[in-house]
Amino acid sequence: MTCFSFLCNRRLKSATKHAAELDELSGFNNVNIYSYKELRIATNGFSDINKIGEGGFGSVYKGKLRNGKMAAIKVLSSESRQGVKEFLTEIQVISEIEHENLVKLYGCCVEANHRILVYNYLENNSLAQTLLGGGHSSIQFSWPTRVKICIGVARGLAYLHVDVRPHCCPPRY
Ligand SMILES: Nc1ncnc2c1ncn2[C@@H]1O[C@H](COP(=O)(O)OP(=O)(O)OP(=O)(O)O)[C@@H](O)[C@H]1O
Repeated sequence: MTCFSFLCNRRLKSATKHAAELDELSGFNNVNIYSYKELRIATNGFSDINKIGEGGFGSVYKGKLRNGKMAAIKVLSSESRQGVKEFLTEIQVISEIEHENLVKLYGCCVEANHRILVYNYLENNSLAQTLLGGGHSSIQFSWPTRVKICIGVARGLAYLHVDVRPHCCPPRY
């Protein structure tokens, strides 16, 4: 009986926490909320065939969303120590980013202990790999194209530094 009520309490607490997270997310503009099921279907069960990379955040999968769009689906690894609060803050900041040189965040999934970010899918793998060579890419950039890419990257960085402010800090005037 005690064990049963303990389990019920835990479920209730986790459901309440989840509802609070979804509540917070619903206040963010431009953020789609995906169910774990949709992302599992999109990536064929997060199959290795669809894995396109591995970053500091965790594994990245290519997937086709229900609306037909291709997406890069980043699954926060269980070893990552990023908490829900940090995850939500990150989403809030990234979701407001709108720049031609920066990848667009479509939305996220916060379900049970799953933390997943869904981005616009960019063709041709990692730009760094293509720029540096190393046999993974068949693309050869000319020097004028490389210069254009560098300027685009610099524009994206400048935008992040100048125009994007974390909400936690008061504006600097
Ligand atoms: N939007 C995307 N479209 C296509 N491929 C992507 C996308 N985002 C990530 N990838 C692939 O997944 C790999 C890992 O990406 P991720 O952003 O997780 O880590 P990173 O870019 O290596 O940097 P960090 O570890 O600092 O986050 C990239 O190198 C790229 O090959």
